Amino acid sequence: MAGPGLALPAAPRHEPEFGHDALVVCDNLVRIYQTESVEVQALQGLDLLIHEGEMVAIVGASGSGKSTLLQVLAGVDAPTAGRAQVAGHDLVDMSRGERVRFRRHVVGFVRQQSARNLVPYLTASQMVDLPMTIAGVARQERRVRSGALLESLGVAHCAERRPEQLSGGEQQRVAIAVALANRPRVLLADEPTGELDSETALEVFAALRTANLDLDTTVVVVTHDSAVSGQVARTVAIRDGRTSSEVLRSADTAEAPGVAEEYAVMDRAGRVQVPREFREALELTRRVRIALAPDHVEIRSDRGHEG
Ligand SMILES: Nc1ncnc2c1ncn2[C@@H]1O[C@H](COP(=O)(O)OP(=O)(O)OP(=O)(O)O)[C@@H](O)[C@H]1O
Repeated sequence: MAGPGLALPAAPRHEPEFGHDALVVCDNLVRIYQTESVEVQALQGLDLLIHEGEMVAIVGASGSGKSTLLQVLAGVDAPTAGRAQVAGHDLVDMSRGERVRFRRHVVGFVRQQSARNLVPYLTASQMVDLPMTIAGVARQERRVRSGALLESLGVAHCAERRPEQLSGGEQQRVAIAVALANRPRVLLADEPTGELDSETALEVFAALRTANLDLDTTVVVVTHDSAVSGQVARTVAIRDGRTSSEVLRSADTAEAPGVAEEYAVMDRAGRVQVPREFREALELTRRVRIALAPDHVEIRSDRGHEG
């Protein structure tokens, strides 16, 4: 398959394990839901690596598997097959006790419906205090941490208010503070701006950014909101339970706005999904010719050799 005269580099003898330097590793992840009559493959061999310090948006059509992925990474749901790791914790082989510790210390989770993130009869500062109390953090430290968190997320004025006394955006920012109380390595947010108007959504997004940049938390946010996905450096699209494409954005500079570039994702077996419009434009069907050029790979139609 190589073009003439091109020498292929020798494969390294000992390749490091896939994702050895990543904070979040999904390797051929599969999650099958079995209901009475049907089997739903929510994740169908998903590969994804996220490195420490990243802020990543996950997008995709309804039913593509985004929430399932987040539930697996949160340690709420167990994968059917494949490998899932967060900060070195193996989510496939985890005892009940380890799962409880993992959910308490390693990940923070924010849901779409703010009411489900909060306790109706507690004030914001009591809610932020609660996970720390359960984790055995000393009272003085709890007080300092809770005050600092509410302050940095812009909701210090809400400290003594209960959820019903907060706006939707304030509720979600308090929910982010609660999720960050035990200083998790990863903050997972599932459509955190889904119920908010666009202006309030931006405030919540700013709080996620604060968690990422100022509080050194890696952030993974599932969103339908293009205002959110349009502002992160990396957006991963999921289609049919697999990662299908990524958009990487360079940061804005004083001279020029950042540039967004879309990439197809190649899995570990070398499979790439060729976009449908490319396939249709060149009538690429079941069999294609593939050749190595000096700096790219060519895919050509096999017209004339159908069979
Ligand atoms: N507990 C469950 N039992 C059975 N099927 C499920 C369950 N949870 C999810 N599914 C199915 O798995 C697939 C993926 O669902 P998932 O909620 O992960 O998608 P999603 O991309 O988050 O969708 P949305 O954007 O609508 O929230 C869907 O077909 C869904 O119906």
